Amino acid sequence: MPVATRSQSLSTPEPQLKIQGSYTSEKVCSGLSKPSETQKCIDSSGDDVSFAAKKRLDRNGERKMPLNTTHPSVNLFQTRITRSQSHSNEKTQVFHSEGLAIAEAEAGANQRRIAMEKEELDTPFMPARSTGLFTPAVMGAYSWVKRSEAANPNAKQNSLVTGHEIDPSTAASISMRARYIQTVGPKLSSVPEIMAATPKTVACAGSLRDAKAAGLKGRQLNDGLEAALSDDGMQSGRIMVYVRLRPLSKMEKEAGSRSCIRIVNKRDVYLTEFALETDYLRLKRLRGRHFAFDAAFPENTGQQEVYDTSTAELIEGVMQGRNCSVFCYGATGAGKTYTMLGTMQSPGVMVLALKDLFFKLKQQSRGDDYVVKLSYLEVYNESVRDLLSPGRPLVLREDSKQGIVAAGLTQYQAYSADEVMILLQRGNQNRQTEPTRVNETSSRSHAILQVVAEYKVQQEASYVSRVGKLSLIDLAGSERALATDQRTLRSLEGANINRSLLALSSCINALVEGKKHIPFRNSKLTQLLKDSLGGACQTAMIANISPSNICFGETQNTLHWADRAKEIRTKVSSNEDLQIPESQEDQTKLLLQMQKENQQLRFQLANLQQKYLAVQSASISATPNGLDPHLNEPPSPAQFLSPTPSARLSAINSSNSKRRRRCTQDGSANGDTAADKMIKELKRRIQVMEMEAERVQRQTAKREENYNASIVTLHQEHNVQLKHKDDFIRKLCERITAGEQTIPKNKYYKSPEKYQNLKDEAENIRNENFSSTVVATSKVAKASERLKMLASPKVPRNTCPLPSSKGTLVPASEQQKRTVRLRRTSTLTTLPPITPLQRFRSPAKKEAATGAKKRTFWDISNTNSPAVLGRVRPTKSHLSTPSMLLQPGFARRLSSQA
Ligand SMILES: Nc1ncnc2c1ncn2[C@@H]1O[C@H](COP(=O)(O)OP(=O)(O)OP(=O)(O)O)[C@@H](O)[C@H]1O
Repeated sequence: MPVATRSQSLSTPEPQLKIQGSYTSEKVCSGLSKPSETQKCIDSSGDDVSFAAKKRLDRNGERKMPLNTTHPSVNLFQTRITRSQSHSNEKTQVFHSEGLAIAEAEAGANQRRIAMEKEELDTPFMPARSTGLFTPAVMGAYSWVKRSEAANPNAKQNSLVTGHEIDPSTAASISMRARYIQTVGPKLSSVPEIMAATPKTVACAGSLRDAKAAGLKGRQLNDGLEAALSDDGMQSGRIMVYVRLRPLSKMEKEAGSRSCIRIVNKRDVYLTEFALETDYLRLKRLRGRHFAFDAAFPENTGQQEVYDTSTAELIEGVMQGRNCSVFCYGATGAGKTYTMLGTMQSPGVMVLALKDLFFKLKQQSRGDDYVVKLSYLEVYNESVRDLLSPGRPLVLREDSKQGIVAAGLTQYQAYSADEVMILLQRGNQNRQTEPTRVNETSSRSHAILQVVAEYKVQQEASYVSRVGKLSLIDLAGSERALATDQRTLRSLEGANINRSLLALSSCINALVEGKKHIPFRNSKLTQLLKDSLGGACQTAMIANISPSNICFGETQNTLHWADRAKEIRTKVSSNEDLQIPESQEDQTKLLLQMQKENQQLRFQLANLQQKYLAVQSASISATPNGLDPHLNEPPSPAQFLSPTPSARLSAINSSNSKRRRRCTQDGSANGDTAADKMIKELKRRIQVMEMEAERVQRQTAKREENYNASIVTLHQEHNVQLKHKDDFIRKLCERITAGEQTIPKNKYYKSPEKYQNLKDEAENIRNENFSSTVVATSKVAKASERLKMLASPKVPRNTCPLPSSKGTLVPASEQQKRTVRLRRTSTLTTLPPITPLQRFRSPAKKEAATGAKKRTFWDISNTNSPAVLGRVRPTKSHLSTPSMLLQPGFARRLSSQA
């Protein structure tokens, strides 16, 4: 039996093994031989580990590697780790000491690489492509370059696409970076901890994403080119997005904050979150992101440079008659107002833009033939205010021509930049600014300066009038409640600001995702920005960020939304040019022509409206509404445009018959079920209508009852009044008769006053009675009239309503019978056969008809009053010698006798 003679201790990570048997230690250690089947391997603790040892020896033996040496891959990793560590340390040191120099060196290297890439693109591209060296991004960029060159051969060196001038070097740089990342990226990603150790490596990690971004960009560029090549008269462009970094403020420096932003190549923004050296947990979870924008301005960039890069191009747009807008976006205290307004020493974008605009207007327009209109408004706590003439909040209205407008906003005309500056200053004094803990002069509102330039430019022989609009927007900054640490009004302002900015971000999201509905109506701000974001407008966005690591969250947020906004597409179009002829005669001709055209268009519009109404009414009358949506389909417009009315009529008829036919066809096609459904629906409708009719009838009956009751009361009142009247007359007659009897005839001549008094009294009574009778009779007449009206429209021709019928319809003959019966039985409620009015008038009419002499009131009263005739016992004198007072013409006779 072989016995273990020696034991071999192996270097870590191998455990100490004792080989039992005749196997030599050298062979085992070198891994060139295997222990025999009979040998055992025992570790230092005495356990049998033969199986594991064998397996390991097998592996080493296959690879012919000595056991006591590290595996080459481990070695490789170890060297890499050491090298990377030393490299990163070195880099970190260099970065901290000579950050600027590195940035410059990088910039130089990049330029060189770009030049190389350009060469490469031009010559050995095809073989490289065939070896699969290039990513799809590179391919995309290359094809884009080529197509752009083909589209615009003259712009090979300078510009490619008309919408956005991106030169070949940019495209080349994208492709170069994509390729570089493709080869380097995988290696870097395998050691993420090392990568995260310095900003440089974070930048590399960001580059991985950049590769994707480059791919995306390639696609976008392709899209851009295609859109530019499509000849629809509109240039499709996207919002240009710029980022501006402000320097660390004194307060931030004192608080010991560090910069978490690095801008490379004036377009790449690297955001890194620094962990505290003692924060071991977070050391490994370092966050970082990379963004690429149209331009990024480091902290030392001047106002003029920001203006030249971002806004100067828009002024050119205004001079082409376009709508342009530029807005600043960012967290509170990030430098938006500084960028937009600036200071007296270094004026901002607004001031520089207006100066530039006036300069260009003077240069390009005909003489001084231009007008600049200016308005300035703010959105404070969701209400719109005029900053140039403060007053009541303004209402936003949507105008088909001008888009969203604030009704009642004052527009000032300015003829020089100085005038504009005065207005701007005035407006800023009215703007809401308050100190917060983050910013001493924090803007609490969104401010919008709108400049409309109307001018004429020469184009060949004639002058062209143009209107360009420029909107300069300074948004209020988003803020955390804790950051401003304000209560009451400040917190309310903050909440409103955040709400409107949230609405803005949801609009950006919807626009980027290409949704149909964009929620512009969610806030006043988004309503006002509707044109800038989604309309025919050339727009630039400047995202302001703070470098402080304290504001990491806000900065990340701003960069995220700015990055999203890059993908928004707008339609850039010129406002319609109007050619104005030179001579006055031609101008008058043009004016007349336009007036005529205008009139014709109005006429056409009126015609079309009329036709539309006709179609609507025809479709409503032809079909039961809502049963079939196809049935409301109007006839074709071509039919309606036919000149003859008969043709138009036939169009309507044919469309109606078509509908009917379709209705029947549908019924047969869908079988009985459709027909049943229709019948059920119709039955249901009929039921509803019957119920409605019943309800109306009940209402009518109730009203009739009420009116009848009121008529009866009126009759009673009237009868009482008549009775009073008769009593008075009777008394008067008695008194007169008594007077006649007591006073001899000749005494009349001696007491004319008494006679006159009596006469006046009689006259008064007459008047009183007359007016009361007239009022009463008119009331009765009105009531009967209303009753008639109430009853008549609901009644079929052969029926008429009966007051006591309680809503049921009775034939006319039956009605007449009932009325007669009622008259006979009831004395109080019976309607008089002749209405009081008729009663008052009828005798006179009868007299007039028979040619008799017209009677006086007294004659009528005596004739008609049953009280006088019935109740008063006629005296002798009354019968034989009628009273002289009652004799017509008595007064006349008296005076003639006198
Ligand atoms: N690029 C810059 N250079 C120098 N100072 C700057 C710069 N940007 C901003 N500042 C300073 O930072 C401070 C805050 O700037 P500003 O008021 O413009 O911030 P804001 O974004 O408008 O804030 P808010 O939204 O609260 O109004 C100001 O004192 C301003 O002078």
